[in-house]
Formats: sequence, structure tokens, C-alpha cells
Amino acid sequence: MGKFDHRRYPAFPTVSLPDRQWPDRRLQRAPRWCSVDLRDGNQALIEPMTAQQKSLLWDQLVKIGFREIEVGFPSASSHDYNFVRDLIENDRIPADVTIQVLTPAREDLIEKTFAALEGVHRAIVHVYNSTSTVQRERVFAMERSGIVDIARSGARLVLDCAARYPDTEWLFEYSPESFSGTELDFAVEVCDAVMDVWEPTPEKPAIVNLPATVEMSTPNVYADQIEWFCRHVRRREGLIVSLHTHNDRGCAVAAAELGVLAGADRVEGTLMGNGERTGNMDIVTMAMNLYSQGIDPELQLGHMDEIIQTVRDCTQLPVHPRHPYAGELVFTAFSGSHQDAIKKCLARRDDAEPWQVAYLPIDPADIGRSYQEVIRINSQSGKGGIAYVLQRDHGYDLPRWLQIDFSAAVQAHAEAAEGEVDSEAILGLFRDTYLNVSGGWTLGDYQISRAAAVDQLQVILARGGQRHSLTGSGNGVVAAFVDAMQRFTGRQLVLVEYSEHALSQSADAEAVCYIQLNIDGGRHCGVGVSHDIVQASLNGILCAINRAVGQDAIAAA
Ligand SMILES: CC(=O)SCCNC(=O)CCNC(=O)[C@H](O)C(C)(C)COP(=O)(O)OP(=O)(O)OC[C@H]1O[C@@H](n2cnc3c(N)ncnc32)[C@H](O)[C@@H]1OP(=O)(O)O
Ligand SMILES: CC(C)C(=O)C(=O)O
Repeated sequence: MGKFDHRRYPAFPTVSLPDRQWPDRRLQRAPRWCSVDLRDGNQALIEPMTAQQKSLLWDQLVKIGFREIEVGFPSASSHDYNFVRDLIENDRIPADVTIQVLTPAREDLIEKTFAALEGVHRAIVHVYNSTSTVQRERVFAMERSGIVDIARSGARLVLDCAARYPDTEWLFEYSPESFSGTELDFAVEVCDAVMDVWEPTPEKPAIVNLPATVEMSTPNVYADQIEWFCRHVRRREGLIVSLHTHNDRGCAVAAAELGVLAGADRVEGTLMGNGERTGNMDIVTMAMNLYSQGIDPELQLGHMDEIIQTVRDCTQLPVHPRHPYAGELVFTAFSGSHQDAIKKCLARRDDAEPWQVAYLPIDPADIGRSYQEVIRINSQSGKGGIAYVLQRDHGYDLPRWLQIDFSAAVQAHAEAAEGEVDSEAILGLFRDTYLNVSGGWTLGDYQISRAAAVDQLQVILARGGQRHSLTGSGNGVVAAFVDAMQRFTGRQLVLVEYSEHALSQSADAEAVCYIQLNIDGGRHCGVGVSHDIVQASLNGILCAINRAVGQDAIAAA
């Protein structure tokens, strides 16, 4: 027996903010994004990225349109250091992109960080130290004042080092690391101390980044923390308030969204949420959430499959098939009622109108997904989905009554197969069920003549070595054939449903004819295909009779 015992865990404190403003706000525009894939993402990998992988990911981040990219922790390893040098020395940083590097507020590491940046046109130096209660008490064994001293000395050193490189345009960022576990008044105190050194103004701002290093509360509490901080910090107008959320409780995206409502200007995160433990905030999801609300995310994510491939290649981590927007299955419906609604909405959609398709929050085509994946068939599927696949892939536009008839065959097959039934298998089942009914009568030659508005039909039926010559009459050739078959089989036959269409647009297209007959009180479906529409109709009738009555019964007739 383990010690599974919830009493070991204290509840997170809430924030007293009775006049909180964020719940009534709406997201109106994209925040300023910063990708931390090459730093926070990289530091969490089983095998940190090689130089080649970093290069590949860098190119992808630039292609997506990130303007701020944290490229590493240059004081941590020669790999990180060399990567920064490579970007600078080989002129790989586009004019509108600013690189960012992370350093702890430690003298030796700050010096090395600046050395790595020599010659860069513009850079963000991101300095942090831990501020939470648990870090102060258990890791650093320091009072608040000691922690403020670390932050302040780090800030001073950053300022001094920057002065040595006057040709570079510097932007400074400070993170009270573990902000989510820091008392709010202390978070404000330590940030104010840093900003007293940097003296940011609206013209020369500084970034203050408020990380949920560990996600410890519900997103509304994080939003309260951000709003409280924004109201109490000094020099708010000179600050770019940034968020950096992790996903320990599975709410990193929600926390960042609410944090922006609460007043933040900027969001750090990674593609697909790679990062420490449960990951960083997933920028793809947050950006696509904005997109799905009609807001320009200011990131290009239309080549989603390529982005996924790059992330996989660089992190060696899979992307979950149900990952929001990106996963292989997120635009796929297996269940019958969803398929039915999607099929109907897609059929009725008007490109001039806003997107309105049940179960599809965005048009999959926007991110390079085809409609091929939208409806897939298994034992949970219904007639609508099966009909959709038959029409989309094979041109058969089944009337509703035939959809109902055919779905039973697919359902039985799916249950026996215990898996997905792909499009070719559905076509095979359709042919086996209606077009290749073995052992039945087949249509031979026939002659139609018309007198006094009545069609007379003479037709040969063949089966094995047997041949029968039948005659019938009626109002139209279909009625005449039903009449002939009724005489031949001795059964009561009534034509209930009839529908037809061409199988393709070309002049020599085959026609398909769908038939429902009432035979001795029971309804039976048939399908006929031929280059000739009359023959397709007769084949359809014969198919329904062969399927219903069986060749023995007919033979006996
Ligand atoms: C939440 C985040 O993601 S923050 C970013 C975390 N990222 C990383 O750590 C990845 C890169 N890190 C590294 O490569 C290394 O940890 C380094 C280079 C930063 C430091 O390595 P080391 O010097 O070997 O120290 P190590 O990481 O083992 O331990 C931290 C030490 O620094 C001390 N320390 C931490 N912050 C500070 C600070 N701001 N000032 C002074 N000392 C500090 C700790 O108390 C500890 O000291 P101790 O060894 O006397 O107990
Ligand atoms: C350095 C900070 C921003 C960080 O990575 C975190 O707190 O998760």
C-alpha cells in the first residue's frame, strides 16, 4: 500500500482582489510572443539538441514569425555558447528578430553571457533568481533581504556589462523565478529593486517576467496574481509584463490567457509545449485559440505538419494525436452523430459566411489538413460518416434509405474487425453487398417497345446454364421490369424508392441507380451500375430481388 494521502498537501493561497478587472475583459490582440524552445525546451530534453537540431528549430521559429527568441543559456554549456556565436558570426539573425539569452544572477555566469553576445546588433539579457518561500527557506537559507541583494547585484552587473558593448541595443529582462510560489508583496519588492537599478521608462522599457515556474494554482489565481502585481509594481509604464507558465496542473495555456486579460503584455512559451516536467505553455495552442476567435495571432502556423515534423526531429518527442489543433486526430470524427453533423454542416457551408461547422472549431484546411481525415469509420460510426466517405472518395451519393441499409454491413464488418475500416474497405464492402452478389440472376438482352403510352419489355435472365425469357409491361421501363419479375418470381413487388446519378462528370460516365423494392411486405435495397441508365435501373431491381429472395427461391419460381 502506498501513502496516497491528500492531507500531506496544503491548498494554494488565494489573492484578495475583490475589484478584480480581468474576468470582464476579452482578448483583443496577440501578445508579444517569445519562444523559449531553444532554452527552456532544450534544458528539459533527455538529450539536449545538437547544433544541427538547434539550427533547424531556429530556422522554423524564424519562419513562424517569432520576433523574440530565447536561444540558450550560454554560460551553461559550450553547445549553448557556440550556438549563440554561430547565429551572430554567421549573420543568421534577421533584422526584425531579437535573440534572448538566460543567465542566473551570478557574477561569473553573467560575464560569460555577455561574452557570448559580443557583436550582436540587439539582444535581450534575461536574468533570474529564485524568490519563492520554499527556495528562500530550503534552498538558499536566506531572508528576503538576501534574495533582494542577489537580484540587485545581478541587475547592476548586467547594466555594467552592457555598458561595455555600446554598439549593441540592449533590452533587459528580470524573472523572479518561482514567482508562482512567491508572496506577492515580496515579488513586487524584488522587481522594484531590480528596476531601481535599470530605471526603465516607456521609451526604454525593461521586461519583468512572472513565471509560474511550477503551476500551483487554478488559472484564475494566477490571473489575480498578475493583476495584483501590475497594480502594485512601480514604474508600470516602463515595464513590459511577461508571462511564462508551466503546465503542472494542465492549465498553462489557460493561465497565460487569463494572465494577458489581467494586464500582461508578453508571453513566453514553446511549440507544442515542450519544457520542464509537464512542459511550458504551448504557443501553438494559445495562438490558434486566438485565431479561432478571429484574432490575428501574428504567427504563421499554416504549415502545421512541417512545424510538427521539426519539433519531433529536434526534441525527439512525439506530438500527441489529440494535441490541440496539431494532433493527427483532432479534426477526425469516428462517432456517428458527430459525423452526421459535420457532413451536413460541410454540405451547407458558404465560404462568404463565418466558419460554422459543428465539432470543427476551425477549418482544417487553414493549417494544411485535408478533409480526407475529417471522417473516419469504425464501429462507433453511423450512416452519415459512411456515406460521406463513399461520396468523397468513390463518387457514390447514397440516398438516406440506402445509407441506413449499407451502414449495417459496415457496422458488422467493423465489429468483427475490431478496428478502423478504411475507405477502400468501405468500397469493397459496398461492391460485395450490392454489386457483386454472387449466384443470382443476371440481365441478358432486352427489348423495349412502346404502344399507347405503355412500355413493353422483353428480357432474358441468365443464371449458370439457365436462361429465361420474361415479358412485362408498365408505365415506363422500370415498371415493366418490376411487372416481369413479379410474374417470374410469384412475389408481390412494389417499387418504393428510386434514385440515380452519374458516377463522374465525363460523357462516357457510368450511371448508378439505387432501388428499394417492397417484396412480400419487406423492404430490400439494390444498386445497379452501367454505362446505360436503363440497364443500371434494371440491374438495381435485379440486385434487390437477388439479395432478398435468393437464387433458389427464384429458381423455384
Ligand atoms: C526555472 C528555470 O528553468 S531556471 C533555468 C534552469 N536552467 C538550468 O539550470 C540549465 C543550465 N544550468 C547549468 O548548466 C548549471 O546549473 C549552471 C551552469 C547554471 C550552474 O552550475 P553549477 O555552478 O554547477 O551549480 P548547480 O546548478 O549545481 O547548483 C546551483 C548552485 O548555485 C547557487 N546559486 C543559484 N543561484 C545563485 C545565485 N543567483 N547566486 C549565487 N549562487 C547561486 C546554488 O545555491 C547552488 O550552490 P551550491 O553549489 O553552493 O549549493
Ligand atoms: C527562468 C524562468 C523564467 C523559468 O524558466 C521558469 O521560471 O520556468
